[in-house]
Amino acid sequence: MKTFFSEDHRLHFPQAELSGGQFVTPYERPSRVEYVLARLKERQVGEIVAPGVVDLEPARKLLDPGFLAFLETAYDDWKAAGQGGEVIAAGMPTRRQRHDRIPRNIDGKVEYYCHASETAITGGTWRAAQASLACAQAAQAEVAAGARAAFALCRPPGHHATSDQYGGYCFLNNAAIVAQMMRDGGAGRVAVLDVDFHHGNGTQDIFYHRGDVLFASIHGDPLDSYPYFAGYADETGEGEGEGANINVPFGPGTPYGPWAEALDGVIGRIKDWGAEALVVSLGVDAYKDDPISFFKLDSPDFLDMGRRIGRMGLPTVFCMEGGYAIEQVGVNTVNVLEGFEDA
Ligand SMILES: NCCCNCCCCCC(O)(O)C(F)(F)F
Ligand SMILES: [Zn+2]
Repeated sequence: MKTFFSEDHRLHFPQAELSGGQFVTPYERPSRVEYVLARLKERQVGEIVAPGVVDLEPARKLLDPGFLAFLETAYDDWKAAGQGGEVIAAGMPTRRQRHDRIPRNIDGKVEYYCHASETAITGGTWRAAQASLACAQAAQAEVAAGARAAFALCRPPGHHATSDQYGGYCFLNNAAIVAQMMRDGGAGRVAVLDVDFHHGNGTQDIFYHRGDVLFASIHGDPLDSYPYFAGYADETGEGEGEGANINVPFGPGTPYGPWAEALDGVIGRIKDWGAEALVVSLGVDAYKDDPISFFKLDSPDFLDMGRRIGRMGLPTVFCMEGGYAIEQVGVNTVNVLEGFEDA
């Protein structure tokens, strides 16, 4: 299986993340992908290839163009306004304030386009986000050209980014854009399977009213975990999308047994629905020692997870999402890929 990876991920490494009322070294840090790269090479999973130039056209079609324009100039506008540090939203609109007017002031614009203040924009974030998307697009092209699967070692991740908001370490929703490109490439029905510990609220939001892309996620119960305000089982889609959104939340301490049972259930639903292609939002923060998550999967479980996904027999693009037990991120991520190839 080929991996698509760009060194430009290094351009995104904020000085700090707001966590627990303190500024800490961001959990979503460059060393994460270094461990994945090392493990890919150690296990000889396949070629590791730099992507081509990003194609923003599919992003402009799927996402809000104003949001993309914001991301492109946010840092420069922020600094031009005399702001001392990196771009961080100090607040967001209240429940009943109007969202139909976008502030002219960059501080206000940031509050409009951000949904989580732990995520900073730096001078290199826009380039890194584009490079991350380019990896996902290259993986999609590889599968469109006939490969059974491809791995996009995306950094920054994407599944919390909606069509017009960033947050949760995400800026461009790589998995969602790949799903759309699979649709544009002729796949009639595409499924996005999100195995990251955190609910992919962004991907859900983008496809919630659509019946041609199914979103399925197994994740920490939003009552107890980020993103807190999406991911409940009763969110099943709306309109054309009714029935094409599947959420399976679990509480703290959930081990692989029930998690795997949920995966089998979701896989059955995806097959009955008639998916012709698959995008996997591959986060490995369901791992027992992840510092910001609360499931109890162990490293061998990720091999089994990969096998079950591989048995679906669908052309598959894996997009890297989260995973913060840094020393194990490589083993756990590559275990999924190796399990998939074993199937
Ligand atoms: N004190 C720590 C609070 C952390 N709150 C934000 C969690 C973001 C999770 C991001 C992710 O792992 O879902 C992604 F895949 F997008 F990277
Ligand atoms: Zn996560």
